[in-house]
Amino acid sequence: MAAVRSEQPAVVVQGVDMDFGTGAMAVKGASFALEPGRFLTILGPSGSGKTTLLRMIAGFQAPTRGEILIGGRPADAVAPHRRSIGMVFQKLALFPHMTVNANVAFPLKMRRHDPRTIPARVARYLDLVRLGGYGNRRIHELSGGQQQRVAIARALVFEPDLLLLDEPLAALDRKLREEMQLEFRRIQKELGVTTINVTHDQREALVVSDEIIVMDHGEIQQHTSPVDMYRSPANPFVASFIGVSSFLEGLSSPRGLMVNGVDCAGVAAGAILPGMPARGAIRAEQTRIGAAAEACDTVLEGRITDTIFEGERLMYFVDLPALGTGVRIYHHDPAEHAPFEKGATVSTGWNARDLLIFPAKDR
Ligand SMILES: Nc1ncnc2c1ncn2[C@@H]1O[C@H](COP(=O)(O)OP(=O)(O)OP(=O)(O)O)[C@@H](O)[C@H]1O
Repeated sequence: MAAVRSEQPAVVVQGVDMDFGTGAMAVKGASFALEPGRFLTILGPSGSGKTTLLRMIAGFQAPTRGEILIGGRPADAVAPHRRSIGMVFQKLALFPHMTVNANVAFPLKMRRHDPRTIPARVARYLDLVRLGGYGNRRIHELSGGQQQRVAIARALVFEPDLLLLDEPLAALDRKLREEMQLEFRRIQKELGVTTINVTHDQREALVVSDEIIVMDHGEIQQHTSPVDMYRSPANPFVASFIGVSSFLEGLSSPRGLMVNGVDCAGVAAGAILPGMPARGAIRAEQTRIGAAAEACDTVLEGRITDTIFEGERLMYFVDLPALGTGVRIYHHDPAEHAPFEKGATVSTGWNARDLLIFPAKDR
């Protein structure tokens, strides 16, 4: 019996809808399975249904339709306080006037662990989140990042089968958030706990996850690895949400995409026949400018309409009169190259493999 259970996915979501009766469904036909030990991030814009899906997995809300299994059992079959699920949310709900030790010990006391084993277990988990020695501090005596780590220790200390994270890093400043993303990854790998994380931060999703689900308007758009999500977006929505892409509208052609009478080199990214209305997506970092553009499969004359200095890179907005539209281009290493001035005429280009062509009906 135990052997059979260990081969089951940790989480199964099957045909799940959530209809709050407001007109648009919050979640529509969601289906996926997650294997034990994996780190999944659910990524999407505000209102896309991420939190609703996570709340159903936590068993806080029953789906209108469909089924959710945790370790092979329906999510709501187990009473909430008996579920083996650790959670960290943006609002931490730590007990502010209690010590760090007392906060982390709380779930163990609730679960009636032997009191003699609790201090050692608490100390082990504080070490794991690099807060060894902080046990006697009170929560309000800690920085935001330290409080976040107490919340992680408290969510993990009872060794749950599943860890659910709902934007736990959203309130932190950028530097601390990026540090904590790496911490999350380290701790999750060390413990091997199956984790589902919700965020609208695409960088976080790429950095921490084994797999990513992108949602829009309550529907799963794509479920794959970070590298595959970046390289092979399923539709223009995913291409625009992960990274910065420019879009070209036209008709598909044997070479790629006919835009305003110009045949642009590209590759089909969906089921598409020549002559069909199509939309090309090209990433800012794969579009070339100046001398680097000259050797590309498609080279066009462009005019710089705006430049934004972003520190480690420049973003150029370049108008392409031949296509009747413009593209955005990242230029890295700006200290190495003389930047192009606004109004300058520049060669602009890309290689065929970098212009992804989707049927125009895809969002
Ligand atoms: N209790 C509720 N009653 C009615 N509608 C709700 C309820 N909870 C969520 N919704 C609606 O369901 C949709 C999805 O909301 P949800 O909170 O899941 O989105 P989200 O992707 O987590 O967004 P955010 O990133 O802003 O938190 C939204 O349109 C929201 O207004």
